[in-house]
Amino acid sequence: MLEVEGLGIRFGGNHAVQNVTANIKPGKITAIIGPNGAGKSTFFNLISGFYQPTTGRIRFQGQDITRLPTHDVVARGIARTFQTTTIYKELTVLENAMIGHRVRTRAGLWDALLKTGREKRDGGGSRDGGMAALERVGLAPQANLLAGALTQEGQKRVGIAMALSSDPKLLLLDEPAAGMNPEETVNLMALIRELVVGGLTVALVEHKMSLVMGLADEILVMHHGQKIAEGTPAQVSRDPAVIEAYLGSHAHGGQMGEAGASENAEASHA
Ligand SMILES: Nc1ncnc2c1ncn2[C@@H]1O[C@H](COP(=O)(O)OP(=O)(O)OP(=O)(O)O)[C@@H](O)[C@H]1O
Repeated sequence: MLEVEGLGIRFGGNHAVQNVTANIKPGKITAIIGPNGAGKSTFFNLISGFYQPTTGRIRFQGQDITRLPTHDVVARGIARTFQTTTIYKELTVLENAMIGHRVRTRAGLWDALLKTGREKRDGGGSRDGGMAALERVGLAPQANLLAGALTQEGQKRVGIAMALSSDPKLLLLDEPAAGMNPEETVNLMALIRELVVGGLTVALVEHKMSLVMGLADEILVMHHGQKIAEGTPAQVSRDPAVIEAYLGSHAHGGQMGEAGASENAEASHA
């Protein structure tokens, strides 16, 4: 579904992402893991058009999207959430979801300001699209509450609904379980699985190994900006280069080698 080839970006002398070649397969959950500073978020920023790569190419469903601006990437079917919750707490849950939908509609900022006919037509569409997204994340009953009044888990779901309301084919989740307790993490995993069963492809960056090992079909491991391994959870957790990267980076290294022991372990932020 998504192919990156020789992808790289440099900030001054720092190769944040370097020569990464990888595939994200349709209908699967791909986790991108690696120690702090490995380049995972930068990789997401490249795929989603937030950063322009210094080298390499990105193809989505066979089409080159390497230099497309973010709104064009979203329009092609890639949406993302962010590491920190970026919802509008003073707006309702539905209004938040509608913001995501607008990216797909033709009514831009000027139309919205001038209240043109197209804006009036698209307004209804945004509402329907927003509600459909809320249904998918189980928040339809809370549509008219202020987003800030929801629990941490609820606010995460709002963030996911915002991304879903642009009706993406590929959803990128940046540390979806950050700040969540174990019960909320399990709920989130169930939601992600449901979305994939419904036809979505998911790629996520996550430090919580319980989530990664329990959810991912494929794992891509980054270290110092480079891809050092890829495969199933069982394959990467046995990979010597991966174990070495984690051992070298964490006081409590070794979780990668012990799938059972990793249940509630955080592979990072140790
Ligand atoms: N906009 C930027 N300008 C300069 N350097 C950056 C920028 N974004 C990221 N970097 C650098 O790129 C490297 C990779 O950072 P990145 O945030 O992608 O890592 P990460 O794997 O997501 O880390 P973490 O797990 O801590 O979130 C780091 O050295 C970081 O300082």
